[in-house]
Amino acid sequence: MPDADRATVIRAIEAMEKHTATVPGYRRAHPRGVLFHATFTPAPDIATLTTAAHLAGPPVTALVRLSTAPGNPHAPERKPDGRGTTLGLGIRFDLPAGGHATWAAASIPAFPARTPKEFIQVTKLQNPATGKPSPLILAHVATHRHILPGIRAIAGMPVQASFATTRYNGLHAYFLVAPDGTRRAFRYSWLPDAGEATLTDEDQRPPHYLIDEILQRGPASWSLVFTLADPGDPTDDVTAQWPDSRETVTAGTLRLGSAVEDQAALDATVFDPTGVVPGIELSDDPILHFRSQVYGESFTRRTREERPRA
Ligand code: HEM
Repeated sequence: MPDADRATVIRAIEAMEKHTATVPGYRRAHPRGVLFHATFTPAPDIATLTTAAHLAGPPVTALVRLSTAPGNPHAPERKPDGRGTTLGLGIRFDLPAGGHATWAAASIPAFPARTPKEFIQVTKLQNPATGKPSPLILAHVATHRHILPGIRAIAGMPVQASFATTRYNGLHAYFLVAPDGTRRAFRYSWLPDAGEATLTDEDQRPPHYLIDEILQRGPASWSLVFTLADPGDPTDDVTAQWPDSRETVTAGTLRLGSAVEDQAALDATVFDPTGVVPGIELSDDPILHFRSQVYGESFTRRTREERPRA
């Protein structure tokens, strides 16, 4: 999969900066977040599907960053229209022999762009003042029907009760590589062991409650679930959902530990969704590869900038 050219990466970052109310010194998406120590315990049988060192052996430690997606880190967690915001779970697994594997998943079931060009188009249709798409999105969707599930998911996002009762989806296809070399396409999700829970209009919360809630909550855990593709299921299109009937396997359990003491350390970490290791391979999804490039540019910019004084 060839990388997108640098001009396209810059156009995407600049569209995010201009249209999603980003703030210097912060991530260009998911800028508000909290970092935890965590442990991932693989399910015993998963070693038959993949040789990945963090999935196929004993438990490993990890860092988990829970985040809210709006470009402005000060945006309220319940939007003015009463809807919720997209939440994220970034993870950096510690590999037994040293080094890391990274992934980042979000609370949406579908993404609203199939290519970098479509991502830039959709981003430019956002109104930074309201955080909502402009009415022109309707015309755009009419000619790009495949992005409708992603647009609907983001616009209709329920208000989550807690990071710990939210499901996060990796969305892209990857391949599991088994000990005998067999490859099988899959997508992953983090399913909350506490079940999913959302708030109603009557449930009052301050503008920012999610980080305080998870810090005070005590144990939180998710099951890592792989959805296995059938032959012919698209693996290069993040907007295309696979039928609900596809086989699923539980790959393990992620348990949050204590919050990381020096939260500033999280600024040095990039949860690159292409950070896989042997035993997992990347698909040809152009958005997956583009994310890696854009995250790198976001990192370069945010670590050079001063944050405005509060
Ligand atoms: C073209 C598509 C996308 C672009 C351009 C994009 C862009 C970005 C950028 C610039 C960041 C900040 C990176 C940093 O400064 O470290 C970010 C963070 C994040 N994105 Fe995306 N993103 C895209 C698609 C997605 C998708 C499909 C998902 C979910 C499957 C996702 C989930 C996340 C999460 C969870 C974070 C926060 C990671 C962390 O905690 O550091 N993004 N995104």
